[in-house]
Amino acid sequence: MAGLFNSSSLNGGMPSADRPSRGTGKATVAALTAGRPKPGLKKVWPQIWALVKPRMGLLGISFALMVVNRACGLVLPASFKSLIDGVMTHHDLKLLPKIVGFVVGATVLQGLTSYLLTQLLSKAGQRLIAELRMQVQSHIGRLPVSFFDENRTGTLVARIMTDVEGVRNLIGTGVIDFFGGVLTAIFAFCYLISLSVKMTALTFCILVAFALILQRAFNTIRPIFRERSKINADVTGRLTESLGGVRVVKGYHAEESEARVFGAGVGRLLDNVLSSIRAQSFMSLASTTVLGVVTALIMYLGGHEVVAGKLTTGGYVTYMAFLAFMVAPVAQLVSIGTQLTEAMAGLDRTTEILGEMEEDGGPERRVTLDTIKGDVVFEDVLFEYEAGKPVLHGIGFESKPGTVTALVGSSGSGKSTIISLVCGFHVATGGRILVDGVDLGTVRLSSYREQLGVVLQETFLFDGTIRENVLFSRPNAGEGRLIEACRIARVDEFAERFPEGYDTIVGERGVKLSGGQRQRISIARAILADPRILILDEATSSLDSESEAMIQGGLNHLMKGRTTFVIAHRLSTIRKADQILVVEQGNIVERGTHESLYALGGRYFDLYTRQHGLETNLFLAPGEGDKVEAAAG
Ligand SMILES: Nc1ncnc2c1ncn2[C@@H]1O[C@H](COP(=O)(O)OP(=O)(O)OP(=O)(O)O)[C@@H](O)[C@H]1O
Repeated sequence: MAGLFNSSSLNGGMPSADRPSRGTGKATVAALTAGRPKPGLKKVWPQIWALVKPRMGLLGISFALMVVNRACGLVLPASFKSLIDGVMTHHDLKLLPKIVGFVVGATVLQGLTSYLLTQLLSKAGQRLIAELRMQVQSHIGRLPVSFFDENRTGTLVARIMTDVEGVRNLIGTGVIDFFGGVLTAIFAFCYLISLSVKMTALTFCILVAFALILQRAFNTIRPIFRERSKINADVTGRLTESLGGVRVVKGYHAEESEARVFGAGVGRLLDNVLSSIRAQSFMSLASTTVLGVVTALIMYLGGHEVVAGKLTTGGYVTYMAFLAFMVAPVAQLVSIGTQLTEAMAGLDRTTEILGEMEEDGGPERRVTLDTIKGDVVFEDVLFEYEAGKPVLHGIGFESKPGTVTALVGSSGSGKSTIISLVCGFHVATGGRILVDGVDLGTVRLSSYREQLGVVLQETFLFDGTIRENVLFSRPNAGEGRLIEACRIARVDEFAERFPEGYDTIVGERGVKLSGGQRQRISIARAILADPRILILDEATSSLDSESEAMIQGGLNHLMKGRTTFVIAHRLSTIRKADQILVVEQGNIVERGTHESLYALGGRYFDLYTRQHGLETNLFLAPGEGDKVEAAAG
């Protein structure tokens, strides 16, 4: 079933390293992010505003706290003048307690406001990250299968977990620090002007020149940051796949080539980081130099002014202290600017994903299905994954409620694609698919999928208990129904032998189950779901006859009374099927029951006789038979 469940939607995000990646003409996240115009403030402003608006109160309070905080921070340097000129030069000791009182009061207030700011903003920033992560994850979960066909699991994980992190700087301390820095610089500038117009004007000119250099440096560094997140997602994506597909990697002894691919990715990441470090260290060199030059100049000019009696010693010391307050924020803008750049780039990608249309998002999907009977009709259905490359050419059939439709045919003939259309994973390019007479293209898929059950040959188990894995399809089902489903699917036989029973942990962290046992869990899951339409992908691998018999029993019970579509490999299933559709190159070339098709002596007869001598119970399409032949030989 190459094309049907190669998405993360039903296999729970399982990476599949051996899966061929095929284009569907849909946008990938990489394509979404690559080559797009850089996310300027104007572009992401609506998203920023959407985040900021509900938090205006919080930001207002934080802003007020920040003003108090910065003003308090200036009390200490401002006190130098009175301390030196008043107390030390004119020996006015009455001033001293006042000065000390002010300084202590201001420092305590500064500490308190700093504490409150961090508490308020850092927590709000983290809450925002959590909210956004949940929003992006649930949105991605509702995107169509074609999106998952085109986007690697690891890349999407990076989108959900990493990209949203940057926004902390928008709501968190980043923005407030930015305004705080600007405000302090303004405070300091006004005070410095009052002390010496000449020296301040000179400093100001140097700082403006420095700001222009910084701006250029930012222009260099911004694309590096954007690129980094893309490389990161690529490397994580490939790593997730190669770890998930470790059996394939080892099976083909591809450890070294995987290591090379990873090494190349890490190398790109390193190059990127090194270039940003180069730019950052240049900026830090530039800011230190500017600070040094300005200080030296002021020292020189200030010294002359003091000697000429135009400036007191206290005024001079205060000037030097305030100077740092004016220069430091400009240098600080370097790191804040970087943070904000990252935040905007992340927000831009997050917004892009949130802008992808959900499966049920289209206005045409307005019909909510009640419980269906399960009558499925294909009317001249055409389908193409990529424009201009048709895969199905006018498929027509009806599956009546409660019947079994078996699809057989060569590999790549289109069986999985037909099933994928039954599931509503893709939309027919032409013709109609009717469920109980309603065009599936108009149905809200959530109401339809509730009535759909799937049992795949590769059973996916979550890392959790047997109970949780069975209840996955109906989390609220009672214990009685759970036990009943497990009994029918013969899960009880092995589950009850574990000391923890149904609470035994299976999956990566827990007990490793056999293929047959996993399939029995998946059958129990489907029995519990009680679907009206059942999709079955029969295992081609031969299970031992005991497991085979157990699984067959469960499947027979499961199929009873449901419209079943099966990509059939077992003769027992095919013989029982109400109709067999023989699919070749996107067309139904024969249809009927086993007896009628066998008697016809056509394609079905060929497929049947070709493998009859090879296996007694497996009905294999050409290509698959070779495997058995080789193994048998
Ligand atoms: N996501 C996809 N994007 C592009 N082409 C696809 C996609 N999935 C399947 N195809 C193509 O559509 C055709 C039918 O594939 P499909 O998976 O339906 O065949 P199948 O009969 O189920 O094969 P198999 O028995 O090997 O699983 C093939 O040519 C395949 O390459």
